[in-house]
Amino acid sequence: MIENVSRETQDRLDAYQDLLIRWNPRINLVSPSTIPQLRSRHIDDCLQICANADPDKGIWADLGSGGGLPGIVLAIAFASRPIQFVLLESDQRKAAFLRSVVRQLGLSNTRIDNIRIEARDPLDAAYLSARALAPLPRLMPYLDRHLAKDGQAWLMKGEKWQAEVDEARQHWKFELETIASNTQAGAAILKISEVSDA
Ligand SMILES: C[S@@+](CC[C@H](N)C(=O)[O-])C[C@H]1O[C@@H](n2cnc3c(N)ncnc32)[C@H](O)[C@@H]1O
Repeated sequence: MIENVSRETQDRLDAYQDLLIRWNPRINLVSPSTIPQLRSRHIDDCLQICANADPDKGIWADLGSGGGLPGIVLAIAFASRPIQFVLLESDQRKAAFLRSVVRQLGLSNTRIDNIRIEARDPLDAAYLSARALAPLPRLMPYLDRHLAKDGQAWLMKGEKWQAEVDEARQHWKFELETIASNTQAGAAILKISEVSDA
């Protein structure tokens, strides 16, 4: 977790949480059964990336952002850094929610692109993230398309991550570091770089 978050960061995380709760019955941004544990299950889960990543400049692309996890959480946590967040989300209603969050929280570092990941011009992103989007073998072409040559991807994976890595390695070469999740037993954050065809 990031420690000693500023008052502004804490206020924005609280405001984001309130907006998720308000919009969720209409759009199903997160599973309704997880709403009582929104902070620990979703927001603290995403904040784990902040304890490990140290972004300095460039674009941070969040793929399949849905309700903004982890894209909005990272944009709040790294608001004082010169990073531009680009959140790709194909669902119109979710993109409308994300735009409303950006506006209401005053996140001038964040842009919402309502487009499919495959259709977006390559972003050449220095950093990339995805959570609950697809198994790693299906994410690899997205990394190939949008991650800069020297970029880092931060992928939040469930307990089957090792099998996904083994399968992805049949077609792709990449450097991998794993960080065990503090919020979900067996889950991990995969830090992937130097992606190329196997
Ligand atoms: C299961 S949700 C996960 C959302 C969020 N990352 C989270 O952890 O709660 C996957 C999201 O990705 C979006 N999505 C799926 N395929 C996509 C694609 N090819 N391009 C853009 N968005 C996509 C869906 O609309 C959905 O909002």
